[in-house]
Amino acid sequence: MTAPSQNSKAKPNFPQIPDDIIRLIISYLNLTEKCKLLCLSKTFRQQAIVDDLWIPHFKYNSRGLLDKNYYFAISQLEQYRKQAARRLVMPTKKHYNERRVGDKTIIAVFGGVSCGKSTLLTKYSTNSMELAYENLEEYYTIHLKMPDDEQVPFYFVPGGFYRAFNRIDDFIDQQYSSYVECAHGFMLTYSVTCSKSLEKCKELLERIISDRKVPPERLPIILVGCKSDLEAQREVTCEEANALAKQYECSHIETSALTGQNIKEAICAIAYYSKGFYPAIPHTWEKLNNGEIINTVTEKHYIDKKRAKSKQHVSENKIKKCMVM
Ligand SMILES: Nc1nc2c(ncn2[C@@H]2O[C@H](COP(=O)(O)OP(=O)(O)OP(=O)(O)O)[C@@H](O)[C@H]2O)c(=O)[nH]1
Repeated sequence: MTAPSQNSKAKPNFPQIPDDIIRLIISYLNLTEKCKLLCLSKTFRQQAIVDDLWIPHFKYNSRGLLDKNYYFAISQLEQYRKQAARRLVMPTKKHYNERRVGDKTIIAVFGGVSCGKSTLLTKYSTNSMELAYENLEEYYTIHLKMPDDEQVPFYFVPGGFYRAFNRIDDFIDQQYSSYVECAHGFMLTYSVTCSKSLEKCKELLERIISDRKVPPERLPIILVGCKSDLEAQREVTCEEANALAKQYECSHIETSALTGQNIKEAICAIAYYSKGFYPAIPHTWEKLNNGEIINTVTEKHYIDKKRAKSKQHVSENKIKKCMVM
């Protein structure tokens, strides 16, 4: 075996450890340690989805139900996941001022239960709808090229209204208040098949705007309708969501992780907005009401807000009303 070089101060590269060795290491851990490890990295999570590693801990009771260890593990996982997520965004004064963690920018992805947050991010990251380990992602790191050619890493942090959190106050106060304080931009998701999920977005919009104490047009927020392929089950029309977006002066876009429709556009739109880039060609609400829709958004369609101002490309008023469809 070759000795590590002087330069090998880099972090250990887990993917280089053979899978069976990782599984062997995991098999020696007790239940709590396994849960903790799973929350550390996606590599461990992928390796840990093997029944043999867990069966020794769980037994069926006389009524055929899984014993309390199972529920213990579930609650542990949830707890560690939240802790990991909190560590990620817990703001220091500097972070708070810059709305950044390290050199990565946080986009909070909020929405009702099962409205499609994780699938949207997974689809963008892997071009697949399969979640690697369902509901265990703390964040998705996405590197994007900005319209000015700068490469920017973004943290997309999905946060749902978990079953235990019925009220928006519980959700914000107990779980994700640091995201609201810290996030550079917000992606508020709803499912077109669930009108309640749009109501949740409205609650969130009000809460975020009041907590951040800035006018809505200065907060990068995009309202994202998920599952647009499920036309037969549609409960929310595009016009309804447009109206809500217009009321709060944010953008709105409908997406489908199944067909891939507008996934890239939604990700890019909020990433660009959060860095101060707006669509170069203003598409006002009025134009959209006349049925004019942009289908593609590439970095070429965006320009720096300052440049837009100086070249009088877009009036401030129009920027406020810009919308991507
Ligand atoms: N047909 C269709 N199904 C989708 C789409 N997006 C998500 N789904 C399905 O909707 C279900 C919920 O998706 P998730 O991505 O887990 O939703 P979530 O909002 O992250 O869920 P929680 O984190 O549990 O709140 C899954 O079964 C997905 O396969 C979509 O665009 N089209």
